[in-house]
Amino acid sequence: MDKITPITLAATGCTLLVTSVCVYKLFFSPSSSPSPSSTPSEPEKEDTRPLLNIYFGSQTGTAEGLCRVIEREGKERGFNAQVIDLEDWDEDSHQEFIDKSKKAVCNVFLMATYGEGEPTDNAAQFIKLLKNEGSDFEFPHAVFGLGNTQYEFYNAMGKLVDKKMGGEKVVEYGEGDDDKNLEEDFEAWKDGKFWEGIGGMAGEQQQSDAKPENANKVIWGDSPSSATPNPSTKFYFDAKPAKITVNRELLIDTSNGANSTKHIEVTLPAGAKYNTADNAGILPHNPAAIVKSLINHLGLDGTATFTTTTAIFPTPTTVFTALTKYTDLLSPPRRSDLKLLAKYAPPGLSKDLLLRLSSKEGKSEYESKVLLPHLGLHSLLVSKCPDVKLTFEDLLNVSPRLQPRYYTISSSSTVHPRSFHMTVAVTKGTNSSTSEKYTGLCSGHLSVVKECDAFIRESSFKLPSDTKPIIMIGPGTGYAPMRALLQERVKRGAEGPNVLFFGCRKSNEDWLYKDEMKELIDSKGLELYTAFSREGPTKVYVQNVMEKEASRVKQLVKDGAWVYVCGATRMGADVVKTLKGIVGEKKVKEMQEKGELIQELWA
Ligand SMILES: Cc1cc2nc3c(=O)[nH]c(=O)nc-3n(C[C@H](O)[C@H](O)[C@H](O)COP(=O)(O)O)c2cc1C
Repeated sequence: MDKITPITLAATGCTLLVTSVCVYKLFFSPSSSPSPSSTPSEPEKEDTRPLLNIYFGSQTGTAEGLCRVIEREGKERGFNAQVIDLEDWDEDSHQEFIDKSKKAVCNVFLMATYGEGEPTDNAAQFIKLLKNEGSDFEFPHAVFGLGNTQYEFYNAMGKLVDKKMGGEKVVEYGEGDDDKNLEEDFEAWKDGKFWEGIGGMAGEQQQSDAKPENANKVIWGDSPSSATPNPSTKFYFDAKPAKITVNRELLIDTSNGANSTKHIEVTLPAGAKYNTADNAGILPHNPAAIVKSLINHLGLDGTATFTTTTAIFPTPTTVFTALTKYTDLLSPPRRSDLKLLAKYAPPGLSKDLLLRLSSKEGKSEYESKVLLPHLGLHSLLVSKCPDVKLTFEDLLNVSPRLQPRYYTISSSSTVHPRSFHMTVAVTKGTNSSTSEKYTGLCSGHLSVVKECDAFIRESSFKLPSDTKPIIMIGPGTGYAPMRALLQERVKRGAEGPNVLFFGCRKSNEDWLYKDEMKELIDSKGLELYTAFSREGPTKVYVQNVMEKEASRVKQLVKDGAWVYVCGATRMGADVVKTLKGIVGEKKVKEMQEKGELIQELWA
């Protein structure tokens, strides 16, 4: 292994402290897959296999999960494959990462795009360095971008890394579209271009049916963990219990089949602060019945306490807590996860099914049996493949981590310094494939609990000076940040006009915060334009009303208005198109560049 020895460290003198931290992170961080056989007192054997570094920029774990697939297959093909979190690549560790990357036969970058064409949180430092120090990045590489065509800046980060990176392009750039089938795009790139491009650099692929060595070990007992928190699951360590003090229905009438939208007020966890319209990250919990049934099925002791060798979540904790808070038991596993699970199945029907579902030929069966019925790991293990035998340690190593859900805070921190508000649409529906009723994991959890695990994340919402107008386009729960901005503007006594385009189905059905809006119109001069899509003979949306009010919008933009858009990506695209039609494409581009057009959209 290309290790920095203690002698090298001593020689670096004054940078010892910083260097040793970086060395720890580079070689012993959970994501860098240290050799499981090594112990600190034993000198490590030199790893002679060709080094394959696999870096990820990931927000919700997809890129990280796909890196693990390359890692597993890379090891089978004789590479020293190591997954590395880009969070670790910062100014202090830059030179070490450059050196490490130069030693590899290939450096693979799996880059997701977030915000409006921005990097994921864990890749922000790396992207900054790449933009500033482009010339340092001279090493063999391959880039795959993860994005969604519903966003204006499709795969901006994948494209940027591919463009800026110097050195040999071992494999042509590839990208995946989450609006269609990202895993399929990835597999086509991996099995085609990628392994074709670098496969020859190692020996023949050793297809093995053996269970992989668990990278993360479970240590039973309640001794405190000494491992550094894993950067890619930092949110588990940041989240703190927070009391829910208000939880009330916002919909006026739910008799027409409308679901439920809740106004939720949460006391800020001790020591936490937020800025107006920041994001609240909430950790959902798996329902207790699901957790208990898996514990029974696998014959585990839910009360047993343990620590892990790599700190993927806070420990010591119990088996029950780990399966409730940190393990995704309900999302459909990826095909690559099924292939991995097959290694734990004895020969027979379950193994055959898992191998078939994970194969190229089994694609449509995977769609109909896993994706459409939304078959999670829990149902797969308990009902479909009951003979797959996993120990608790195996389960932790094969299951994806439960991801936080983000809500734009609908309160001003100046008006409510000790609490934050959320506007939560409770997802409910019937599974078209199984006819079973379901409720969204996080929204369902929030709508019933008295306490939640929460943390704060910065958002892109900022206000201009008080004299400037603001135009807010926020239909449905997209009104959340606008409510926060309005509270802040009113508190400040901002004299610039506050103009809101709000939309919903019917004025007497799902007009959120109707009374509050009316009060803002009456006493605080809010200029409100509404679009009720199901009230007239034709459907009317916010962009149609903007078009109707084009001269007002034009004047406001001329007066220096900042524009805010929040809601679904399709609505966002229509609004930006309408805005371009009103003030011109050049002006919209200029506003985007100056940060005067702020969008927070979800697909
Ligand atoms: C809030 C949000 C913003 C996003 N912005 C973009 C974007 O600007 N461009 C893009 O191509 N994809 C965008 N995406 C899609 C993600 O990049 C895509 O779903 C990716 O697979 C996520 O990978 P990850 O799970 O590793 O973070 C966005 C997704 C979300 C939830």
